[in-house]
Amino acid sequence: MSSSVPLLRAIDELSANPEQLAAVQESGHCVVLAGPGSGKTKTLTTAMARALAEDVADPRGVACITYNNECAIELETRLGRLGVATGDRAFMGTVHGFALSQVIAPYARCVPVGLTADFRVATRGESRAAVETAYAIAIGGIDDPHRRWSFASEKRRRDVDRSRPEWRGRNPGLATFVEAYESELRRQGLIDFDDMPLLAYRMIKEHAWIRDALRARFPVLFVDEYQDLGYALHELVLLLCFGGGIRLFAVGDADQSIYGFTGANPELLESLTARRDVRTIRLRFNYRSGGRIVRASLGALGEERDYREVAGAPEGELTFWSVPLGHCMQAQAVADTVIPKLVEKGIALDEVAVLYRAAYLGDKVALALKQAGIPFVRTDGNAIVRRSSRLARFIEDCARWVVGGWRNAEPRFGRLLGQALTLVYGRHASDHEEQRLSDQLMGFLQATIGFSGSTHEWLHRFDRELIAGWRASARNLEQEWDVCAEMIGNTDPARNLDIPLPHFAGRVEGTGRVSLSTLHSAKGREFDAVVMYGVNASDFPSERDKRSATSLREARRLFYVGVTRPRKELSLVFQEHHHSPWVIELYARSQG
Ligand SMILES: Nc1ncnc2c1ncn2[C@@H]1O[C@H](COP(=O)(O)OP(=O)(O)OP(=O)(O)O)[C@@H](O)[C@H]1O
Repeated sequence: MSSSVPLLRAIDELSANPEQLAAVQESGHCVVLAGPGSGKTKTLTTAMARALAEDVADPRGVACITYNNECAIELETRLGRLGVATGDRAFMGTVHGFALSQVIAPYARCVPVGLTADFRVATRGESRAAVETAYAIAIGGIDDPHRRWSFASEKRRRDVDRSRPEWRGRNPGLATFVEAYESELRRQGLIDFDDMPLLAYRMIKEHAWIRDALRARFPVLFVDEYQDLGYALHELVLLLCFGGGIRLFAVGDADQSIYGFTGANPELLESLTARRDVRTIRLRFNYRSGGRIVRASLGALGEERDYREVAGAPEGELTFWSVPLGHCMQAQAVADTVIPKLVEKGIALDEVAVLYRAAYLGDKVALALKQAGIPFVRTDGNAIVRRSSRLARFIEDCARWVVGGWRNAEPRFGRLLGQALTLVYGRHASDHEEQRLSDQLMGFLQATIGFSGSTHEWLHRFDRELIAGWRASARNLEQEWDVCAEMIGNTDPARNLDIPLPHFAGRVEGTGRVSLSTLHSAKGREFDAVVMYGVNASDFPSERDKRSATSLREARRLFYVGVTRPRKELSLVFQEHHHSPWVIELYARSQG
């Protein structure tokens, strides 16, 4: 086995930082704990590429679990730069994807877990109906079943191992409700999203041979963003790594834990560091941001940490924009003043991100930018392209190919075909299937080169000419074909949402696109300039955040995640005399 030139270069780059290098070379269980911009992801991808090149012999491979598909796609891109293509030797995906494709799909028919051979994933409507049926059977009464279900599903996510006394000992009524719900789903040959890691856990726990099979395939397990992954992943890690002989390499930052509402708990990450069989490595340098931004971020967090910028890094700029009125006027100021000022300073549009708390605020910024003629790409829940959807990203890539035409042929057709094969057939397709898919895809792309209609019309054709057939022949369990219909809805000309295809494809001559993102979706990303919009007293924290100490703490961490995204410029936009109290702390800390 030999290391590729890009990998050797990456290891060389890390060698000036002894902690990063030690992590990459570690051969036992290793947890890297570090703040924003400290190179956690860079260390993880380098360690993964090194393991594949030097420790793990072909055909064995490594698995990497991360929070969502968006993070998985980002990791794939970074690994691609290190010469590692994902495929049979490297699984990269969410804990749900891992559970479904690596445990349930291959082994469920060999063990009694109550799944039919043709089980499928329930739609939202089917899940809701099952909740109502289960409520009538297990609880009864006139309360709202869905309200009670929110408590039951929290218990379901938390008490992963049902053989422990807590399952029946704590809230037995909720346990019965969960069991009735699951039986109702199984009766219809269905599983839901939360079932995936739970079933995988049960299968691995009850059948040691499945654990052995996984170890044979993936002797090393990488976990990114550990603090956001919740109890099911943690229990799987305990079982596979500390009970099943798989080596663990995990990275995370408890200060960036922002998914408490899905069951994440930053203490799970910390509990790993207390183990004697785990080497904990802490990184201290922030390679991303200048000293002023690093200090400001500690004010944003409201706690002391010994993080430092690297020697010689430029200080970075902080600017505060106070606007007379609320969100709409603040959005206008972002479009008319803040972004043009950044451009004057020489920052490219595609290096600017506008961050906000919720997608409806993104609508206001999007409208203001549209009116100002500033191109943008959204990565929030109201975006045309759902960034966490592989299908949506594939469609966007096809649009880029079509708009670029033969001359650009970018992305390469081979890459598009690889994406399509994964979407339709999962990992394995026969030669005949590959040939047929290749013909269909090339036929469609060729036929729409130079397409003069709008994005909406092109998406309609995509849906009709490709998706309809693929939906019928697909073997991939994680199907998301409805995403294309969703994109058609998101470009509805009747609601003035349609845009020219080159805009959708990100091919607008001479300009990049500003990124519009919720704070949650901005996690793990970095930009030269970040504009935080709507930093008002009523938004940071909101009334809802103030309901409990835990939610207040999480809101503050969310603010911290936003403040730690820029390399050079952080701009905060808020209403005059109504700024968030955290802005004062941030400013005060940035000065000293
Ligand atoms: N040793 C290093 N030398 C130079 N640059 C580095 C080094 N380590 C990391 N970087 C750079 O620092 C930036 C942040 O790295 P990375 O995204 O891996 O950090 P992170 O810890 O995952 O951040 P976050 O938690 O904020 O998402 C990247 O641009 C990366 O290339």
